[in-house]
Amino acid sequence: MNEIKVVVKGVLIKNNRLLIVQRSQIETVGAGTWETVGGNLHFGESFETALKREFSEEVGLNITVKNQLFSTTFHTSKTRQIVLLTFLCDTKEEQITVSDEHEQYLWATKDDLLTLLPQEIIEDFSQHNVLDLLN
Ligand SMILES: Nc1nc2c([nH]c(=O)n2[C@H]2C[C@H](O)[C@@H](COP(=O)(O)OP(=O)(O)OP(=O)(O)O)O2)c(=O)[nH]1
Repeated sequence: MNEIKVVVKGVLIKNNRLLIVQRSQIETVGAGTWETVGGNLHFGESFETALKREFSEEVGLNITVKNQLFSTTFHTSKTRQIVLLTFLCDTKEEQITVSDEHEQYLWATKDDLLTLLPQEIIEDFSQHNVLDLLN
């Protein structure tokens, strides 16, 4: 059965660094890869509600959701398509607690992002000027 999934992701920047998280080594898909915080839109949720919930679950942060930066769509298998929307986010909080879903977090510099992120995320970030938000 074909499946289409909506994913919301956040670009959270503090002190010129962008928050990324590394998928747990025991994940079945993409173990150990780095990504932005976020996940599945649940039925009935707004983008904002979903992203706030994901930040709270994944890194223990209360955030505010600002403007949308870009959207994209891709397949993770022949029958599974993702529609991914990325929003600029903000927080006043400092304390991060990663959930079991992730191994660790990093406040990444532009160089860190270019070294650690998968090519498809770097391409999306470059194409939509996300890296320009960092000096
Ligand atoms: N093309 C692209 N992919 C991205 C970006 N940011 C980002 O996290 N991804 C990837 C990493 C993940 O493989 C994928 C979906 O994220 P996800 O958190 O829903 O992961 P998942 O498929 O394991 O979801 P789940 O089964 O755990 O619910 O999106 C981006 O900006 N562009």
